[in-house]
Amino acid sequence: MSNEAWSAVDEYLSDLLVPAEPVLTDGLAASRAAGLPAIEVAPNQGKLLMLLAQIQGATRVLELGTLGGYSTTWLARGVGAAGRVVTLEAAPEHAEVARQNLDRADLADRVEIRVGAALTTLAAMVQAGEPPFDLIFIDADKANYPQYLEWTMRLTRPGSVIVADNVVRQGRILDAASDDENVRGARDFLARVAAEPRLSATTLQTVGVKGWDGLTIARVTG
Ligand SMILES: C[S@@+](CC[C@H](N)C(=O)[O-])C[C@H]1O[C@@H](n2cnc3c(N)ncnc32)[C@H](O)[C@@H]1O
Repeated sequence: MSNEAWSAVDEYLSDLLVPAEPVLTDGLAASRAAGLPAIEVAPNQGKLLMLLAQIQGATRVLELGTLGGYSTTWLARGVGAAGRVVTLEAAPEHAEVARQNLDRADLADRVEIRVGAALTTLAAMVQAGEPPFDLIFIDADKANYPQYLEWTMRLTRPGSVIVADNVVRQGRILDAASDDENVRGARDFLARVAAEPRLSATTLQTVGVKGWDGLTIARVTG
């Protein structure tokens, strides 16, 4: 099946099950107007994040990579009014747009944006004894995914769920000799997930409006 056909089905399913909402489309428009790249998760993936948070009964969610707060919005919906999302973002200008978008969605009180390089913030969180998170979504720079796995594991408990986006790289993860740091990051991340005895994981390929990629979902077992 061609990519166009996959995308058409993706759009059909999104229109059916995740119909456009002004609060979300306005947020995306504000992100574009502010010059942020269009690299958010697709609507059906955003809703998947919300559903995973709800299925997990998550009240504490950690996100790596905020951008304009699109996936953050879905996660904040997922944790409910009493829940909290901590989201890490390196670019202050992205964090500012995200703040405005979360305000527009009336979700700002559930979300804390911590600005800075995620590796530095994660180390500080571990050092400070941050309580474990129920769900962690990794979606920042791909080259650091292996390190993100190591640090976020230290912020989990048995039963926590870790989700990581963009781990298939248009199929380029098959190239063991790749010199692309994003491919190398994804390959190393997947190898570590596979080798980690405290994780039970799978990876689903995603093909649609955002192109060919994949999502790892892992549960901390011990
Ligand atoms: C793919 S975008 C996140 C998309 C967002 N999760 C969504 O779906 O709406 C990646 C974000 O990670 C941020 N980022 C890149 N490197 C980072 C780092 N070292 N630490 C924290 N954030 C980083 C980028 O500035 C960008 O906003």
